[in-house]
Amino acid sequence: MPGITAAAKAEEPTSVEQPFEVGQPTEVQRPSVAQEPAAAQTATEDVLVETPPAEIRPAIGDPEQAPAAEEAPLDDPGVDEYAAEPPADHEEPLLEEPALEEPALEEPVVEEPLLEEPLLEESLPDEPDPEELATEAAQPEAPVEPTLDDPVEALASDAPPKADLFTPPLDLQTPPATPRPMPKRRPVRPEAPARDLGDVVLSIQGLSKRFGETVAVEDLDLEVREGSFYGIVGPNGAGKTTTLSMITGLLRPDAGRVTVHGIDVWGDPVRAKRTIGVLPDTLRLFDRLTGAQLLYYSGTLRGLDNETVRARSADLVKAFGIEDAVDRLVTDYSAGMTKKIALAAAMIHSPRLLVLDEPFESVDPVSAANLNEILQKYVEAGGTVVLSSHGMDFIQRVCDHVAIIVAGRVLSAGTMDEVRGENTLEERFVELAGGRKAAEGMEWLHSFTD
Ligand SMILES: Nc1ncnc2c1ncn2[C@@H]1O[C@H](COP(=O)(O)OP(=O)(O)OP(=O)(O)O)[C@@H](O)[C@H]1O
Repeated sequence: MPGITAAAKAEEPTSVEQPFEVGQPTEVQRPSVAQEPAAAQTATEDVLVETPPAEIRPAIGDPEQAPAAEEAPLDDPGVDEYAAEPPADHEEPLLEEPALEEPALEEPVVEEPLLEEPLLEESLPDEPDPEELATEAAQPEAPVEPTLDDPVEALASDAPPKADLFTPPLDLQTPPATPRPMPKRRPVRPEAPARDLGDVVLSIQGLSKRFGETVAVEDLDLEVREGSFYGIVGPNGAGKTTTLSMITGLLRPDAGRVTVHGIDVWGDPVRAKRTIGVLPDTLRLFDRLTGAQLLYYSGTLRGLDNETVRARSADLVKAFGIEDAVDRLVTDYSAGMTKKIALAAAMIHSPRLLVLDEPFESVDPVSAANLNEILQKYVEAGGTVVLSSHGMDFIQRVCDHVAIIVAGRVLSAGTMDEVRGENTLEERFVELAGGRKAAEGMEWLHSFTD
């Protein structure tokens, strides 16, 4: 994924010019694309703006307490500071979506390894315990949960334990009464259960994108069906982010066609984007808003009414465990918290398709388990998830479909079993991607010159 660029930084809003006033119809000044330096503008395409609602209020928190956005020191550097010229082959993502799809600030790239969710992994026994099976057989079956049409409603109303919905899995909290030896860690776990999939939700045909001499994506085809939990994996620079950006209308392809729910993303981008929730690779958010304000802004821009936004915001904030942070400015959030609020904002309008670029990066293991549970329930309720990740073990565990992209092309795609065959996904990935190198010629690293 591209790192921070000078041109992208220039997109950062210099201020929230019209601070929120509780109860007063208020206008939020969108960061002006016109503030970009000329060099960046050459690579930025048409800007489509959905008219934001006139009245923007904070979604959560005590209205008596003035939103922090208006009191915070506006210490953003000026635009000129970022006006350095980008490389000639550099292209900025399109700024066509409100809020999330037109974010303002690139988050520093965090080089943390992806979370493998070791807790969940370890919680599965290696072999069935005969005693345990006998006990389980004697117990009544758990009631079948109803399937809800609206994925976010499903998250919000998954009774009985609404309060428990995002509680970490039992084995994370409650140790078994009788200590048993730790199960052996297995490299392979059973994949997510096969589901009956619906119609094609996302269709990609002949998608191509070059940046100067660099071919990022080349003649890429992919089909994703409703109810899939679809993982996209590939080595660094394989074209995952470029592909996801083109799917979601953030980056215009050089060639090819993308349809979401039958709507041409580049023919009718506004309508197509309404059905998509996006977590972009670099979290450029309106970070001079508090978390609550950001959610409110995202929800109202998507046409939700006040009451719905507030109710969903409360559910999402609780689900992601950011209650304590919700009245603070997003710019003060940690990387993981920023990812959570961005995910929440991507989900608030209950889209039928979630496209998430490395959603688990920077997220702690318990939060990752919670997020996984949220996504699994969303998919069970009929939503579709397409996500990229470098965590092979994680992808193998949670996704029912996977595509391996190398050098801008799909080398293998299908159900998890079809793609990995007799191997683990990681083995199959290494086989297709290659690139393993013996650590030769690095002896100087062991010389410890100090
Ligand atoms: N805005 C840009 N300008 C110029 N080149 C770009 C730009 N974005 C991506 N590229 C190039 O396109 C290729 C694909 O990049 P992309 O970010 O899609 O890879 P990726 O699979 O997401 O990588 P990673 O796993 O490291 O995040 C890379 O060679 C990258 O350098």
